[in-house]
Amino acid sequence: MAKAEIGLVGLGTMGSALALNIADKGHSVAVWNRTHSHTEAFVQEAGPLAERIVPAETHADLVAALAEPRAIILMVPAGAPVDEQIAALRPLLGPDDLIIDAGNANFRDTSRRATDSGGPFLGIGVSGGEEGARHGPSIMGGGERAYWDRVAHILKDIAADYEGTPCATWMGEKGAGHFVKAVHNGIEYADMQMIAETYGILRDGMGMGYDAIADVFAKWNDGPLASYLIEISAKVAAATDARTGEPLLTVIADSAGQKGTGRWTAVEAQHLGAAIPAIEAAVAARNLSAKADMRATGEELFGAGPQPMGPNAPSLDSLEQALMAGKIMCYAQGFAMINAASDEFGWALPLPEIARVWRAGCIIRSAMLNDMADALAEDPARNLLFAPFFADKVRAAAPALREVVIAAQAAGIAVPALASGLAWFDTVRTARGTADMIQGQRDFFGLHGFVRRDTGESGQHGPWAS
Ligand SMILES: NC(=O)C1=CN([C@@H]2O[C@H](COP(=O)(O)OP(=O)(O)OC[C@H]3O[C@@H](n4cnc5c(N)ncnc54)[C@H](OP(=O)(O)O)[C@@H]3O)[C@@H](O)[C@H]2O)C=CC1
Ligand SMILES: O=C(CO)[C@H](O)[C@H](O)COP(=O)(O)O
Repeated sequence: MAKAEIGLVGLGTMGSALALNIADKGHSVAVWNRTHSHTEAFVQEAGPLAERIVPAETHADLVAALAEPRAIILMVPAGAPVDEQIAALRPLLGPDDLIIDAGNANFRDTSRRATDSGGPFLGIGVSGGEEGARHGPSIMGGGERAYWDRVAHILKDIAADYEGTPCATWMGEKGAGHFVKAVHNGIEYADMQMIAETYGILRDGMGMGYDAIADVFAKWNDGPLASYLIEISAKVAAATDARTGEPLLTVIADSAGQKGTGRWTAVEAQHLGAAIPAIEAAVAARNLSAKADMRATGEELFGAGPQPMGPNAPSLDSLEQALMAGKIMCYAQGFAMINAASDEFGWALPLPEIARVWRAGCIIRSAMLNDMADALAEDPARNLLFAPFFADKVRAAAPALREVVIAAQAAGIAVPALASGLAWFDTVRTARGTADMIQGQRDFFGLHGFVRRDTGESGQHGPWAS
């Protein structure tokens, strides 16, 4: 066999699906995995695609199997495994050979590796889970443009297709691709949390059964909420546990896992001074969900939170509208954070292109993204909420969001992401806020000074200053 066009390290869920996708699109790929028996099993199960897959037992075998200049994709867990693979491969590679970290990495690590990993390096965010990786993910590239151009033909071949446009875009230098992927995941967290909160209202507040809840989500997926996450939520609610015959959701422990991308986004938002409260609420909700013992003790001490909503239950239409408003807010906060990072890091991140690259293949793909791309193309710096199309939508849906949040809170049903979305909305439409009190307090205890509203003078003090 001729030398392979590209290499891939890490044949787990994502790496094996990506390798099959690459081979399926007619490209030859050499693969290496830490546990070699997994490589052997992978090739055996690849069927006819195996003719374009070269298994490698050692790093040296992998490098020898590749055409020069080489390009090797890493699909291993973030952090030390990525550095270890770079350290193992670099001495075997030539100065032009490219390493591409396609896992979820902290963009600060990617920026560091772009300069100190000993050779050409790209960090690309890949979204779409196993199915996306196998048949067409959304790809957010970062690093030197020339390195991206070297592999873009393969990445565009394997990416999702949105009406003839491949969902694979170069975002900018260094960690730009992984930054955009992290914010994508932050939006994913917030959207998932809002859907879970709505499920809680349907289940605990309105006493609906799982099949009925599945039908509600399935119906919503035919309307403005149409999105991958609503679609799969209907399927999750409808699923049956093979062992007990009960609805699957009754046997899944209510403690959410997380691998770190949502947390990275929340931490980075603090560095940037970007307000992403719905995403932060979703990260906090996952943290609290994992504290099952604490929640059980709390229920014993204070009584169960959720109560039936009775006649105060919102209509299904109100819930749909509330979720739609919330979803717009998740994206609006995420795009605003991307915009802030673009300025801070000098990236010129292409906001309309980011909305376009998310239209297919990725976990947050949604019918709304096309309109978001249009709104961001009109004015990338304007918050999405203020784009006329979305302002009209939120103006119409905000009363439903308020009704739902009030009804949920009255019934003791925690809706932290929906409530934070509403609070964010109320905050950004309040020209005269309450931070005058904070400035007064800061000046009182620390002589920090304040700005006078009437004259614009800064460095002013209250009567406590002598
Ligand atoms: N699952 C998903 O939906 C998505 C995951 N990602 C990202 O893709 C990357 C891979 O995730 P995923 O495929 O789900 O993970 P898996 O756990 O399914 O697979 C992990 C892979 O990495 C290898 N690996 C683990 N630790 C090391 C190490 N220290 N050194 C070398 N190889 C190692 C494993 O090899 P071995 O067989 O020997 O254990 C395996 O091939 C992660 O960065 C993840 O965040 C990105 C988008 C979506
Ligand atoms: O990147 C992804 C989806 O876009 C991965 O599935 C990621 O693992 C999701 O994050 P978490 O594990 O924290 O829920």
